[in-house]
Amino acid sequence: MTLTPMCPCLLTRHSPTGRREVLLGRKKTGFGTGKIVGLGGHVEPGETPLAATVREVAEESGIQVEPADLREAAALTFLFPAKPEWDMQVIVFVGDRFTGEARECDEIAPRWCPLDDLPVQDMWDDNQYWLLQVMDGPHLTATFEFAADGETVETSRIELGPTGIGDEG
Ligand SMILES: COc1nc(N)nc2c1ncn2[C@H]1C[C@H](O)[C@@H](COP(=O)(O)OP(=O)(O)OP(=O)(O)O)O1
Repeated sequence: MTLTPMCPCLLTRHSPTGRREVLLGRKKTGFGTGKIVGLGGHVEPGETPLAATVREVAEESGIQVEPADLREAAALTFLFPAKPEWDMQVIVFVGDRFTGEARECDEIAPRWCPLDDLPVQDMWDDNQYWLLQVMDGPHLTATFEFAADGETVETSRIELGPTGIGDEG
């Protein structure tokens, strides 16, 4: 099994009204076009997931973040039995210290989304199982297997995380 290494990043801030927001973005090209995803992308050969995250956030949004200001929040495996070439190993980083204002690029249109009103209809199905949990919770390790449609999570296994070992969904 070959897993493509990916590194989504979830930066958070508080809006002027005190609402907590996470920086996501609408994919404009390529895999998952139209979906709202975390900023990030492929980990290049020889690159650490942390270095890849810092690079991708800067490339996609112009935001600068220091490696020391990011925390690894989750290690997720996404499996697509009907499309194994989509299988990926995803290391999620979170942080709330950064500089700069998010700006759009060719690949993605960043947007701040309230954590209590996420655009779930436009996000990958797996997000409902882990995104909010990892914002402040302990590190999560999980595997999600997608149905033949390549869209719907068929099984989710939280292997290590706040709810303990072997939590099947
Ligand atoms: C398959 O399910 C996914 N779920 C979630 N939650 N997030 C995903 C999924 N697939 C991709 N992502 C994230 C990972 C990245 O942060 C973005 C973009 O991923 P993509 O595969 O489109 O990567 P590229 O933008 O093509 O990568 P490069 O910038 O390196 O070209 O979505």
